Amino acid sequence: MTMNHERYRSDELLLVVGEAVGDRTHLHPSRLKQIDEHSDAYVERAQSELPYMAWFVRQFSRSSPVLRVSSFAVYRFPSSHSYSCSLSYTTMSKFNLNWGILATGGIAESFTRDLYPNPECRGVKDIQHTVVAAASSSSADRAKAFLKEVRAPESAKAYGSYKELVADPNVDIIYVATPHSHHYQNAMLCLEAGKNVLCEKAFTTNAKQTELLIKKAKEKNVFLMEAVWTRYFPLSIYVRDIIKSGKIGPVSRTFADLSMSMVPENTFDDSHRMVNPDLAGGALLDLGIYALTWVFQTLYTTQDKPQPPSVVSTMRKYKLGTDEQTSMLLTFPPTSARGEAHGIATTGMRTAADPDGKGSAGPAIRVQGEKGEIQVFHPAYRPTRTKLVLADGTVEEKEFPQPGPGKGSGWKNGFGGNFHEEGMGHGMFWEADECAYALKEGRKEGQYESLEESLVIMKVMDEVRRQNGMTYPEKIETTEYPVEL
Ligand SMILES: NC(=O)C1=CN([C@@H]2O[C@H](COP(=O)(O)OP(=O)(O)OC[C@H]3O[C@@H](n4cnc5c(N)ncnc54)[C@H](OP(=O)(O)O)[C@@H]3O)[C@@H](O)[C@H]2O)C=CC1
Ligand SMILES: O=C1OC[C@@H](O)[C@H](O)[C@H]1O
Repeated sequence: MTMNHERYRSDELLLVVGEAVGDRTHLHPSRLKQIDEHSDAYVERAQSELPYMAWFVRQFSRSSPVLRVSSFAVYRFPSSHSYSCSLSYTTMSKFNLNWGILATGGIAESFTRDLYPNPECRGVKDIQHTVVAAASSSSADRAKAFLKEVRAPESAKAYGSYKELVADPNVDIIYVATPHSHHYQNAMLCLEAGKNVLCEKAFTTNAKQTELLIKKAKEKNVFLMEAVWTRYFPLSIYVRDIIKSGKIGPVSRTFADLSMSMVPENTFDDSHRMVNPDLAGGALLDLGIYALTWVFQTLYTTQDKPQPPSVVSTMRKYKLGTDEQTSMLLTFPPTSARGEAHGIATTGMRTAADPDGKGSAGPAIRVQGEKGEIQVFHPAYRPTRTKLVLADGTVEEKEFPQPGPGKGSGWKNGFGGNFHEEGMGHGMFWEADECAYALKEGRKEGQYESLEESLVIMKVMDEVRRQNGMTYPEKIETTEYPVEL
């Protein structure tokens, strides 16, 4: 906390006071009172209006959040046509989270770029992110080039091994952005070193590995979260709130699809992480997890006492034995808020949820209740549009553009070389903010997807693979640690 004393004297102040008025007329200069008949100064003391004063101070000083205003006075000097303001207030210093980035691939770049804009551009005033280090498994030079590319501070350290990164005492939390096959070994390395961890989806190759990561995080008393970024979007919060409000009635079915027509043999060589069994490739773990995310966050997360679902599934395999298309039917037991519910989660690399890229094929996600439905449009991992359709005729469309520093900022982000328009965020900062808030508040897991829920989803994916005979090599499914991959 910081104690501030400020004194302003200018014509500008009048403007600010005028702007600050709105419905808060107590601040209007016309209500300034003369404090001393013999003096030329008029004053409004406003200790009794402290919340408004705090608001005013924020507008005027653009400081970090104001905890308390202890005194505030506006003086008017008619003879000199000037105003002055004196105030004392206490601000909360921003909570800073020091990030270490483990791996330098596509998503590591998108995520780290998203740490760059000031969180205030998305209305987040009390936390900030700093990139203090990155590590590449190949070389320190690669890590250095990466840090430059993502506009990390000059002081950020570049390491040529993950072991060096986890030993850096400056790093508060590590973002693990390697292929699925490596998550267990890499996240365990971080946890063993006592680091907090945000680990990319899918958490691990199987539920047993996830279970052991959770156990280790508890043992070390550190934070652990699966980086299912979509969960932390304002859009997802809105959809979950619609469900909880009862607006669409008790929900009994969710359809969710994340399919992207990539024609794998034309797009990926056999070593690519999307198809390669050695890197735990396939549609299910990479894309299907988003379809499952929508099924779960609408039928499971929203319930007071959710029960794990049962699942039946079918899978079409790619020539390398990984899945290129998977369809899952989940049955969720009744809860206090609704009866049995069904989730239909589909994923694939040869069909598209949004073939023309304009949404003409309709929503990718439909959450259906007795009174109507809430729809979410493709892509399931980064949706920006919803539509509420009720039986009473209500149709409400909403847009959720990802905020950022805006046009003219010279900053861009995106994924896989596809950049959004200048100044628009990718949206990975929401999960980063969640990590900061969790650590600030002493929480050890994310609030919109508990570790227990991540584990249930991993168990569903295990079962789907079991039903369809899809296995990965033992060296990446093992729970042994450490294993050199
Ligand atoms: N949230 C999202 O929107 C997205 C999430 N993801 C997830 O992020 C993870 C990584 O995906 P993505 O960034 O696309 O993958 P990339 O292949 O682009 O990057 C993976 C990085 O991991 C490191 N790595 C370490 N060992 C290996 C290895 N044996 N083979 C390949 N790479 C290795 C490399 O960095 P280095 O050697 O420099 O350390 C490499 O650049 C996956 O879990 C994926 O599901 C992916 C895309 C989008
Ligand atoms: O998480 C993801 O979202 C975007 C996809 O293109 C990518 O393959 C996947 O990993």
